[in-house]
Amino acid sequence: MADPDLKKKYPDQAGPASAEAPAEAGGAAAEMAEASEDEASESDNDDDYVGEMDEAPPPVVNQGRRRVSVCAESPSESMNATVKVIPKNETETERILEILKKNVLFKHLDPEQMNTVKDAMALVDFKDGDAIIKQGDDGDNFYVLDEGTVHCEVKKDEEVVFQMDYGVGDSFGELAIMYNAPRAATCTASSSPCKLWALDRVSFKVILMKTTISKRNIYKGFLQQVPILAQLTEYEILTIADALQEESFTDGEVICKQGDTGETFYIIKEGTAVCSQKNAAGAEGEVARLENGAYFGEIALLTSKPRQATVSVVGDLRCLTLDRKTFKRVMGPLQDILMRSMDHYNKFQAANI
Ligand SMILES: Nc1ncnc2c1ncn2[C@@H]1O[C@@H]2COP(=O)(O)O[C@H]2[C@H]1O
Ligand SMILES: Nc1ncnc2c1ncn2[C@@H]1O[C@@H]2COP(=O)(O)O[C@H]2[C@H]1O
Repeated sequence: MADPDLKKKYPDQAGPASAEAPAEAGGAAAEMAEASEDEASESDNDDDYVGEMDEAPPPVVNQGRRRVSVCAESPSESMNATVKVIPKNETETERILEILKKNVLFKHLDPEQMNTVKDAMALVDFKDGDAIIKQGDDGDNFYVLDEGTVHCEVKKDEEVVFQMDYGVGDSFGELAIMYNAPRAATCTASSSPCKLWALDRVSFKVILMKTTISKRNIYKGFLQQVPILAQLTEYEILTIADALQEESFTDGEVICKQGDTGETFYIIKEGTAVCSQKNAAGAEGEVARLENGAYFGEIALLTSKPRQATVSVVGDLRCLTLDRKTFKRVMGPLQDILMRSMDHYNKFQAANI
């Protein structure tokens, strides 16, 4: 729980981040302080946690002690602020809405919120090599990529410790705004043209910050315990948290059926799932029993094969799910491990009949 005295000094978050927090390769986001994470991850839904949003863990940055941004607003100032309205023509409106509907941070907004974001966004144009964000700067805008590509790099002691590329529909620049911290990475246009929709910090805070921070805090602790995700950086874990959906199933329910096409990847949050397979002779038998932290549904998403097993529920089951497109994007770094693990699945053999 946050120290109230520290909250007075740092009104927008729980307290100053510890400069001594361990740094992992993977960037400044990987250095986030752990404060309030456990209680947050125990919360079951966003609403439970929204009241504690301003106690979210702030990041520690590479350049030294975290500082409050010169243009920081308190949460109450942000909530009272008026969101910008930048006029747009029909083509621009259609284009923004199309992109927002596919972006994990925006796609769950209701139509009114979606329109508010659309109104507040401004089109910015860059050329190959232009700096969009510089590590260490204050955060002004959050960006969604409309056309082209962007390269992102985190440096520590002059060395690149993390890099990735963004494509159309991806977004970046949320960390400095959410935590009033310096920019954690440098983002550079890597194509000409490179067109982005920029959402200013106040609009981002008013519309998106609460839900984004609470979702990240709810799922981060759990995801860090999931064995298959162990080697991801903290920032990669957070981007998975952004994209997750939660689904509940009841005893006996069939989640996916052998032979069907599959569009969803599942991580078990709580409960038990049983995988069974039919052999060539049509006999069916159990091949795996999966518990908390286990995953299933990856084969149909990684290969062009249909579901290789039927997965059904024993008791009540809660799963965290990713759709095909998001799975490919956020689980990309784990593709090789997932593929190799597929080779070790048991087969329901003819001898079992
Ligand atoms: N490993 C990473 N660590 C920190 N930021 C990252 C990382 N990878 C991508 N980013 C993005 O790069 C952005 C740089 O500006 P922000 O710190 O505001 O928000 C950051 C994230 O959106
Ligand atoms: N022995 C097994 N053979 C195939 N799939 C299995 C097995 N055990 C568990 N599974 C999971 O069951 C899932 C069914 O859907 P997929 O084929 O997409 O991915 C499969 C695996 O994640």
